[in-house]
Amino acid sequence: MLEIEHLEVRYGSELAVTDLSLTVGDGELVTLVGPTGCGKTTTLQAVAGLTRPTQGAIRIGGRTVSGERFVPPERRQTGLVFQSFALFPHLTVAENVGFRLSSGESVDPWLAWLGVAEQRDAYPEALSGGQKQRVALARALAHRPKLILLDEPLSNLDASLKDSLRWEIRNVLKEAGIPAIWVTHDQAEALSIGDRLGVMRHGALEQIAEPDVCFHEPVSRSVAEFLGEVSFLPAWPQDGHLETPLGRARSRQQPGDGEVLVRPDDLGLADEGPANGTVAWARFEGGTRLLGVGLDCGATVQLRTNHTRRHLPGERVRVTVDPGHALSLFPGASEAA
Ligand SMILES: Nc1ncnc2c1ncn2[C@@H]1O[C@H](COP(=O)(O)OP(=O)(O)OP(=O)(O)O)[C@@H](O)[C@H]1O
Repeated sequence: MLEIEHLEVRYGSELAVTDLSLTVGDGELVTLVGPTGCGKTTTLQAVAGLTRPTQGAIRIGGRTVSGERFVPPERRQTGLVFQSFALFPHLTVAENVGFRLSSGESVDPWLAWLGVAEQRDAYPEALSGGQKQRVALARALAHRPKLILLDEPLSNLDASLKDSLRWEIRNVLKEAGIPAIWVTHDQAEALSIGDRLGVMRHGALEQIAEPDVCFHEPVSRSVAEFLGEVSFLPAWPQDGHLETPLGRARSRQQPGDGEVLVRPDDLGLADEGPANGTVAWARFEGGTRLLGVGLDCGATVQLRTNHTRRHLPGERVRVTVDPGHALSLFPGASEAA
């Protein structure tokens, strides 16, 4: 288990992380996302012992490693997997994984587990990016760490490899039962593989919750916007319900004046009834199309249709709201509005 309490890290006068508290349970995988410069890497480095916090305490497996005392990185029993593969170029795969392992301990089970047994005697330069990250993870796991920290481990890989490798790595971490923090820029990655997702902003953890809670019940507009395409619809209370220009909606909060968050999959197009908007743009995505529609009320929304429906800019359409769940209401109007 990892426990971070009121972590603060300053670089000179710059506050990189502020009052961050987070517990990662045994076997839990927490993904951390946020805009560039929000403090994700600094948080990992503080946990790894590569950066000295200015305030707060960190405990790994119940042992204080930062706070009342400072334990150096090599004595924290923490495995690190970073974006730059960081393998020793002059050592083979087996030697990389076995580096500083107690003598006599075989690396072969780790190589087999990560699917790089055939590359055992190869040097890193002969490996693909995906193989390098498998070796890096095998090396981290071989030291039987109490915690694994992954900083953008897939960002140097191409899209199709990323998709499969993220699941492989997740499965290995889950099987090993080791708690992990995985920093990523990729919202889809963070939403899909994390048991919980933390969204950082300006050095602070703005929200930490199960991914679908962060997605459907974001605590702020910035969390909502960071986790995918969003539109905001004007909303107001009427007869105890919440009304929008697209009709009545259910909201998580008491009906009031403000805007409801709608994502493309909360909206649809009706074949019947009067038009209430004009298609502004259409983007083909493969199996789906994303449309931007300027509603007659002045708001612009994005919605997704099946690729078989083709709508051209300028076309009049009828947008409906049918999320199948209560919507999040934010008081006041957005800055954009
Ligand atoms: N060694 C350093 N010295 C001074 N300032 C630093 C140092 N490392 C990071 N910073 C600053 O601290 C803040 C947080 O940086 P950090 O790298 O943790 O952000 P990040 O969320 O990981 O960003 P990215 O997504 O771009 O990797 C930034 O404003 C950055 O400029």
